[in-house]
Amino acid sequence: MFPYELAAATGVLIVFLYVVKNRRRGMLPPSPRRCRCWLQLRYGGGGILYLQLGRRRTLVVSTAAAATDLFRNHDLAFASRPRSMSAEKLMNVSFAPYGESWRRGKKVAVVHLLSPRRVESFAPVRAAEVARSSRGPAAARRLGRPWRADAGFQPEDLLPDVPARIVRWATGLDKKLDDIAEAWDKFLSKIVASHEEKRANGVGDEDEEDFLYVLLRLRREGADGLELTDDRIKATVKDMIVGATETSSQTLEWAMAEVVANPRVMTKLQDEIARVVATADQPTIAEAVLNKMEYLKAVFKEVLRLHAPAPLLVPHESTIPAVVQGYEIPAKTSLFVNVWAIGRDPAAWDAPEEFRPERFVGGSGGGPPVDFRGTDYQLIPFGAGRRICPGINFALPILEIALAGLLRHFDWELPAGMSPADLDMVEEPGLTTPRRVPLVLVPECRTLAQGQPALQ
Ligand code: HEM
Repeated sequence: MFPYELAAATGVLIVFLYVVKNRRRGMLPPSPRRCRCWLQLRYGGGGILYLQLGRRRTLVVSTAAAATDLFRNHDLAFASRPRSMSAEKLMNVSFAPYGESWRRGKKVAVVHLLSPRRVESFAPVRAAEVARSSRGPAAARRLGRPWRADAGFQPEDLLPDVPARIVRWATGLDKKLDDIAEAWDKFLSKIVASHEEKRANGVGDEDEEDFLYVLLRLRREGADGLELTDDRIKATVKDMIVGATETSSQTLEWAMAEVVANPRVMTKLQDEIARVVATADQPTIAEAVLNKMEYLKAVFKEVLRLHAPAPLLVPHESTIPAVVQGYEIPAKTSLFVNVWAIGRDPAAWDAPEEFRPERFVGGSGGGPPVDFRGTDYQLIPFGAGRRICPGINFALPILEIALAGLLRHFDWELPAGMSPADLDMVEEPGLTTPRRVPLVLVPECRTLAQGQPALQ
């Protein structure tokens, strides 16, 4: 070939590769040039953005319309989780990739541990805990701040395997994770052993079983192919503890903050509680009456709209290519669903920045009110689709009975000299949303209807 022919062929090849590369790039969603805060990554083309985070292709969905397309049409494609060493060492169902092992683990959680019947059987435990916490004004004075578990990527997860291993080793992260895993293992092994011993002595009948008794019984009965090894049982219990604690405590803390920031809401809630809990001599509220507290339920929807504890859900990952909002998303793309932004999407909500539980009372246009169980995609603090949180029925009665108990027995005020306008309502930046400034409130004991003090 003559040199000029070679040059021409090379030129054509370069132009061809350039066009192909840019055509492919053009099919991906837009990417921001700079990104200061994840939660503010809101509205790209069609409500989706594309980021290259180290080796990870990452999609961020941040409008209700894009979330609807995603969960209605591509739930299966995005039902897996990206690999994360820390998650692998510490978790079971929550961070497992999509597949048989995850399916079995989730079945145990949904069918055996968190079914409505099982949750109902824990009612006496909830009542005792609420009574105990209401009696401790000291504890009520300062709503505590739980430990944090970042449910996302660690920086080294964004690196290829070998450098990631070196970083984990050099920063001591590997050792730290191993130490945490070992501490969990010791703690859980002890509890498993003591449960097995008590069971051997005939303690724990089926109606009073806690999670661990249920799992040990399923193992004895050889429940359908669940393969409940010791490790699996411990990992499942760990999943329940980690899934339930920080999410619930953060939601309760934000609920108290919003109620105190909006005294009108506190009065309305206290009126509802007084109306529904007619017998003032009952120290605790019976769970059966919670269903009559429509405003209380609306308050939690509004709290979770504005302060979902996992504002980007838990990262998902695609296993096959998918076309979302007209963009081609390759397999092995990580997905963050920005529920923080979706809860504030002006196309889905009137006055989205206002705390207004009334928006959930009755349905607009006569339809049922928007719910958060994974079918109304403008409100998905528990996620949606295959990966939806299995703990909704477990979390709600705890939250509702705790808030109702705290407001029934106390009026809550800000420390002297502070007004609601001074309350800092900003989240700490990160992948969970604790308050940037911990909440400090002053409880004032209330007098119930028949004149006796709420708590002796
Ligand atoms: C206010 C309370 C709670 C909130 C807001 C919440 C939220 C979430 C979210 C956002 C996810 C990830 C969904 C996704 O990936 O798309 C999740 C998953 C999960 N949650 Fe919850 N959660 C709460 C309480 C609980 C409780 C009480 C339990 C158990 C007792 C629990 C157990 C789990 C488990 C096991 C998963 C993993 C599901 C899977 O990967 O398939 N959660 N939760």
